[in-house]
Amino acid sequence: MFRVLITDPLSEQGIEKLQEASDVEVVQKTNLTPAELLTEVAEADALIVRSQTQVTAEVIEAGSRLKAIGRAGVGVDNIDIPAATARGILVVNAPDGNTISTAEHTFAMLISLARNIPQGYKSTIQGEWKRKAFVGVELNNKKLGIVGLGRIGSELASRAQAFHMKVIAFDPYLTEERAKKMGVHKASLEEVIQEADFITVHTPLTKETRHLIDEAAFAKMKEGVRILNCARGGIISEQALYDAIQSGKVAGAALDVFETEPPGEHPLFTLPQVIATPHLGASTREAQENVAIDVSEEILHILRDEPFKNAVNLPSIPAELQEKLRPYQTLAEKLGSFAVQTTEGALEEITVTYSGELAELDTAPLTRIILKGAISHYLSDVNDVSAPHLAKERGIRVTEQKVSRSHGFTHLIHVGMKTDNGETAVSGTLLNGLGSRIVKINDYSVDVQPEGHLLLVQHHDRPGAIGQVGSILGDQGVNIATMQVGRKDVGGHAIMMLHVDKQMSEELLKRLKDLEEIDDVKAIDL
Ligand SMILES: NC(=O)c1ccc[n+]([C@@H]2O[C@H](COP(=O)([O-])OP(=O)(O)OC[C@H]3O[C@@H](n4cnc5c(N)ncnc54)[C@H](O)[C@@H]3O)[C@@H](O)[C@H]2O)c1
Ligand SMILES: O=C(O)CC[C@@H](O)C(=O)O
Repeated sequence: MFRVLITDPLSEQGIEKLQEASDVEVVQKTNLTPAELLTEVAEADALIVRSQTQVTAEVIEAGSRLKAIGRAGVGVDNIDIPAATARGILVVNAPDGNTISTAEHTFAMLISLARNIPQGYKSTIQGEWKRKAFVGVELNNKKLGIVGLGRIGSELASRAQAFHMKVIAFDPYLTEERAKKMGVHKASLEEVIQEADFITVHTPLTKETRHLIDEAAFAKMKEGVRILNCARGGIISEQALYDAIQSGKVAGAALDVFETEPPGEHPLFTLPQVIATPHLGASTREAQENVAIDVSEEILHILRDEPFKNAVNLPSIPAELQEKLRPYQTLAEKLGSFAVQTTEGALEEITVTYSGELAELDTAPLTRIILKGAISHYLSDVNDVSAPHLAKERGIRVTEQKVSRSHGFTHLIHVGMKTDNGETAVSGTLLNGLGSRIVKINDYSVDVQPEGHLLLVQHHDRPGAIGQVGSILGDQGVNIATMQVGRKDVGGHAIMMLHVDKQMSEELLKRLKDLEEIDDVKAIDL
């Protein structure tokens, strides 16, 4: 039974999805104190939040059973992603469900800002009739500058075009072709800042976007520019915005988000040019249902080890690619594990080469599994989320290569490992109907099923060497299930690859290593 803890208000439809699952126990506890959250999370297999719960490194540490954290919404700035990644916890969000609602909210703010609707409403219901005080501007023919043309920015662009606005946008990932298709002028940040009549930001809040719109940016803007932020507080400097409104440079601002939420009695609210909503972008019945259902389904998939799509700390893998890579996953993990067990010393570099049919695919997910196979040998609780992070943290260089030639196999995965004490390599393939096979160890061709207890012996190709190994194993009651021998030259270096029926003791390995004809012995458990 999986325990799913929900700590922020979530739409009933999402909760029902979880409650309908026979393998899930749903615990919904909102408004927890930080101490209560630490206690509750310790028992949970998954945690679902919106934006209120702060999922700090401490919370993640306390969640010793946590497999996944789900965010019912887009922004994950309330979740310590590096801490989750380091612990191998998947973080998933629901990026599509509230796009339309947030774009519509931004558009509502745009019209309200242009026509002073909130100010006019407030004055009118107070009994005033100030028609001259609230003269606005048309949107028609005005330039809308969008910073961040992603999901919400794009939806906003098409709505603005319907109102005959000219849309210019800055987004470092925007191609000329996509901009053209959308009828948007691809601009630099500088151009947006200098030319737009309305500027709206739709980026995530990151190191790069924090105070992207600052005092220097305001100084370059058109007189009477209007500013919107329905993305994240902090993308626009609130102090700089306050000063720019005070100086008359900015005619008005519409804000749904704030540097600190709730903002309390903010100085910006003393300015009549500022209109505000309490982070309402995604607050529609439709958006909340969508994100709650999406995140609940994702959490169920993760808990059940089924394919999922919206992981924030793992690149998403298209379903079609997942299907193509699935058969190779076991082979990949076994190769990583096998290779690392043949090494000695500190791991410095892992090179994975895919050839044949595999060279045509995006094999990054398989490389993560190979890393998991390798790193699990040293550390517990490694998965394909944490493996690349743990490798990097330990200074292990990881390189992926593709070659078309696959030495007579339809495909081949070659894993090379370099340590401070030498190099080793192993290649494997999937044999039609027969499963995974290791087909090469260093320069020796073999045909080994990567399973169970294996013994890799490097020896001199001399009469009696194989017999000596066999008799020592026999003496110790170790049964040999299969054995293969490979050599390059008669009388030169050779290897023996044995499947044995039980794990070998250190003492037994030492006895084998002490034999004159033996160079090295490695016990490998897969
Ligand atoms: N107010 C709300 O209730 C609400 C609701 C949903 C989303 N949001 C927020 O809206 C923002 C946008 O959401 P989205 O779903 O459109 O995200 P998205 O990922 O689809 O789009 C973000 C875009 O910003 C661009 N970008 C990143 N760094 C940039 C930079 N330095 N300069 C310019 N562009 C940059 C990206 O390339 C991307 O195209 C996020 O901050 C999200 O958290 C707010
Ligand atoms: O949960 C909310 O209502 C806020 C959602 C929004 O900010 C998001 O990033 O998806």
